Amino acid sequence: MENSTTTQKEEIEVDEDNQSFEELSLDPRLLRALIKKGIEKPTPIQRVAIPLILEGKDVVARAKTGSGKTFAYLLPLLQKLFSDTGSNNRLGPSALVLVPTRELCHQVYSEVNSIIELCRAQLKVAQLTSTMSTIEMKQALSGPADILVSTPACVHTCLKAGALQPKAIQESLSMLVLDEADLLLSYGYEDDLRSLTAHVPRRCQCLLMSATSSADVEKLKKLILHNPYVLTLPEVGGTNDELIPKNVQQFWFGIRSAVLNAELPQNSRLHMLEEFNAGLFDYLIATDISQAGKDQEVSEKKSEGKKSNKRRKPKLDAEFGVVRGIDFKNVHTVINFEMPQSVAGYVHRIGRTGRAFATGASVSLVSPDEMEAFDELKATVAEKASDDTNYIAPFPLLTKNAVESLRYRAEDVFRSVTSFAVRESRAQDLRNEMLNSEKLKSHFEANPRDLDLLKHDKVLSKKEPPAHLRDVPEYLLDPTTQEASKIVKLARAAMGNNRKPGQQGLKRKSRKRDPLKTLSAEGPKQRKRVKRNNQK
Ligand SMILES: Nc1ncnc2c1ncn2[C@@H]1O[C@H](COP(=O)(O)OP(=O)(O)OP(=O)(O)O)[C@@H](O)[C@H]1O
Repeated sequence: MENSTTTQKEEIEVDEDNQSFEELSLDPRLLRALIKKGIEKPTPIQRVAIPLILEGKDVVARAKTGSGKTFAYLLPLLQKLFSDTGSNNRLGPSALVLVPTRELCHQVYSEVNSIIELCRAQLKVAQLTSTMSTIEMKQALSGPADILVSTPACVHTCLKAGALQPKAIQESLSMLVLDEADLLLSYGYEDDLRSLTAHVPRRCQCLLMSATSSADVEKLKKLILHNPYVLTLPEVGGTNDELIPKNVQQFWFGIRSAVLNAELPQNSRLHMLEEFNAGLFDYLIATDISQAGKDQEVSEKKSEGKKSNKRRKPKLDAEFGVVRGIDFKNVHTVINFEMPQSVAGYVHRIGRTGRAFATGASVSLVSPDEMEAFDELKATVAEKASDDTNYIAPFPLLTKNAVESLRYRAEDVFRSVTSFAVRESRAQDLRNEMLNSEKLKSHFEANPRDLDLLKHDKVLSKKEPPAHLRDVPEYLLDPTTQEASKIVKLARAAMGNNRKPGQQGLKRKSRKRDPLKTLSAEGPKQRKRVKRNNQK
């Protein structure tokens, strides 16, 4: 394989596909750590970037997602710190890695920590997160830390609060990394970055890692780097212009699903439920702990001490907010992704299935730290049982194979559900809600400017679910799961729900609504029609 890499200064050819980490002159401690991590040979971006960074050059590395950019800067960064350590009485960190989100901050921090431990190196790494108090930030920085991983906003907060002195940065900082640089500006960190760069000394080596090139990356490059080497790498198996490498097979298959969010207005939630009951989608993903429930829990916990010798009031169940009084129709299975916080919550949740004479099932995913509460729940349920039936049984279909084949997809999905994505999604839902609200209609008629402002408000980046995650292709399912899914379909047919996908709600389907993207509370006329559909 031959990769050509363009740089601002010269053209570099990477033509040795089987070059080893040893040939990149990495420290033996790092080589041993990589072996322990099962990492055998460098990726193309690592082959080019590591020697340049070791030479002390400023580097802009653009390579696609998953191409190994983190080790491309982390390995040479650590190697340089191995030789620097103890050489002066630093006041601040030697290296600063800036990332756009808290999740990434934690990921990079853990990666650095794990290599340091494997190398048994005397280096201290610290992370700053927005949830820390000034005292905690000072503690994290004390020592001082050799490597600091943070978002630009947290560094700015530290500078403002005096937890980090500009002088300490000027005197100590020898490496600055902007990871996921293509996102840093779009996440609104420009001012934070500017306030930091004013203190970054000219001798500091700066690295900018990015998955795409954009005007933002160019802007950052000009703001921070000095005459850098610009590396632009094609993905393995693809050309520079291809978005997706050839070694990725892509599938899509629509799963009709909707998200029921406890923080949405009541009428939106009810509308969702009507659509679910009318058979517009097969899966409903719901939260049921309302903020009110959480607040109540916190206030109860706070006052627990005072009440210790009184009989505690029965705990108001946090799950009631969404499920009480709401009739879900034709629910075959309730999956407890997280365990409810009380027996009553459990009973109410799984009571969404098996309505009237219908049969149903519930599957609870119990993590080790929920096990104690789960045992109590099992005991309570068994106590109330009228016969010896084992009410909560181990789930026979959850074989190791079935789980393993889905693990990577699940992790992929989990990574994309960042708190930022959730926040944006909620804001988008609420905006749509206002735009479609019957109650606000007259207000908007009287105040067209308000409507105009709302319509032209910042377009939020509510992303489509990635195509490759839309469905589980058959080849990923083990035979037991495939068999089980056939049985579920047969059972549904036997229970009278033999609706074929797309058969029900054809009229509404033509509206091309994607419940994950829009959430409109519609007028009474529309609602009635849904109800009639439902009664058929
Ligand atoms: N040389 C290598 N050999 C095998 N696996 C590697 C190698 N380098 C990195 N990895 C692994 O590849 C995965 C992706 O690496 P990394 O997160 O650094 O990619 P990235 O280019 O930063 O992607 P993104 O732009 O999405 O952040 C990680 O799990 C990492 O441990």
